[in-house]
Amino acid sequence: MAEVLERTPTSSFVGGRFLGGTAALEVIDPATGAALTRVVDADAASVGAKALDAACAAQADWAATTPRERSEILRRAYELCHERADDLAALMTLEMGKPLAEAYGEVSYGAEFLRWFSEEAVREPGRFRHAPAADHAVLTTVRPVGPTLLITPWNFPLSMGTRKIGPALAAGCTVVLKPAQKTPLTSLALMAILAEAGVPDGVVNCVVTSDSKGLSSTLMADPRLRKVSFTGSTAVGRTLIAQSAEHVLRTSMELGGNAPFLVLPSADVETAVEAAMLAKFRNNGEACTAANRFYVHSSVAQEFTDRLVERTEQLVLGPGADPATTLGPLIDRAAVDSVQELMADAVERGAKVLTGGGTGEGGGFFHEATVLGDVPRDARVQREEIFGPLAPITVLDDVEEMIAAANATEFGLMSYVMGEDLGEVTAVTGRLESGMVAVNLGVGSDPSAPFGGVKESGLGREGSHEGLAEYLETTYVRLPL
Ligand SMILES: NC(=O)c1ccc[n+]([C@@H]2O[C@H](COP(=O)([O-])OP(=O)(O)OC[C@H]3O[C@@H](n4cnc5c(N)ncnc54)[C@H](O)[C@@H]3O)[C@@H](O)[C@H]2O)c1
Ligand SMILES: O=CCCC(=O)O
Repeated sequence: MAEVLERTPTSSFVGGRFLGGTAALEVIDPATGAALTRVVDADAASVGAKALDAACAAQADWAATTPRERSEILRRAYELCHERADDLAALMTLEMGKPLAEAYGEVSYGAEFLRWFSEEAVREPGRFRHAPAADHAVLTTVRPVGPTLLITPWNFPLSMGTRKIGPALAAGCTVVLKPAQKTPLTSLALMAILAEAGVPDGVVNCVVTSDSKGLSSTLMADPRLRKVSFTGSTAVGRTLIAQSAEHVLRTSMELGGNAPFLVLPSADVETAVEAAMLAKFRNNGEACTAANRFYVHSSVAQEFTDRLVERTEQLVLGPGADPATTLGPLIDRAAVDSVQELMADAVERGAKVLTGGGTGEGGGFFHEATVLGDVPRDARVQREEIFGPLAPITVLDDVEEMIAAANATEFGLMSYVMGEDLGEVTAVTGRLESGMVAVNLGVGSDPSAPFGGVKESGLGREGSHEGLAEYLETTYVRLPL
């Protein structure tokens, strides 16, 4: 699998070429804790400025391409992602740690944003209508927002990029992508794919740097930049929203989550447990949508808990590249320590470790799949995003109390509701303060659906028709009749 590293570019991509330079920034293998390879650490100010220059120089011509031309380039990029699935999946497993089967799943998921937006590109919205008095007409059209900064996290190295690049390019915007410094390789491989698919020089640029603050400050201080689209923590999102005020930038913010997982009295326990396994342990528990708090009705609590523990014990912890592995390492040592601290806090307040709890041996960043029972409402896990394989269960006697507990957070990204009584389920989903809800399922992500949060989980939506609108300005022309 490691041969893929020899084929993967190691420097920033600006104006249609990889810049080269001395590769000094280590990319760490989470399965061993050792350096996997090195990439060039771009100077945020100078390379950032060059990337924005390239994006600005390409903007007018890219906006002038026909929707069909943009669509066909995106479609070709989608096909190339599938042709290069082995490389993309291997890179994600190597640099991020997820099990290889899940990495292949992300290739499909990530590529699908390119296909979806290749189809959306040719369905640009617009309308013509008479004013109410029929004394004039209103022609409403859209145009691309303009050069955009895209900032992505490490947990989904391909799809968090394509979820932004797909709609931006479909709308006619040029971009500068800043991937997380922990996982730059997948993004660099994607740059080669986009160039091969026919994306003109300067339309997509990618700056790999350890100075993320320097890069965003450089670009956001330049009035030519018109938008920032960020996926990452709420803390960083807040800073970027404040910075975006200077030049009144359009912003899209996909931020942190704290998903409640409600098991209602009418739940089918087997269905609920299978959904819980996905919602909690997919992507090693490192997903913004991961179930963070399990609120289980007392009438089904024992059966649900026993079965969840049983299924959790079947997970195989190991390096993502091992085909037997179903739970990979976390991204770094700090992530392991953070899960341990949250667990210790809950245990100190009365929670019980029902299975797991340990960390792995050796240099890798392993944490066992863990289930906690009797987790009190004042434990830190009730308020803080875990980002690891820890499932805290709290048993409640009343559905009203479950809804109140679910909403008792500043976050509002994803929620899960398990129940077979449709009336009860829809009464609950309608009251959850959440941008997305999955019913009797453990995954809500879908390129054709609007992904995003309410409250402090973000602004705007990605995927679906809404995803394209994030990169379009609406303008109108008043016409005489
Ligand atoms: N809502 C979503 O769709 C979604 C998806 C994935 C991850 N997330 C969230 O992301 C977080 C985990 O990812 P992370 O640890 O990479 O988040 P993070 O906020 O630390 O980093 C995200 C990106 O922002 C960059 N960054 C960090 N500080 C910056 C600054 N001051 N200015 C500009 N850029 C900066 C990082 O280099 C990285 O590229 C979790 O909170 C998770 O819930 C949200
Ligand atoms: O981490 C958040 C993104 C999760 C997803 O898109 O499924």
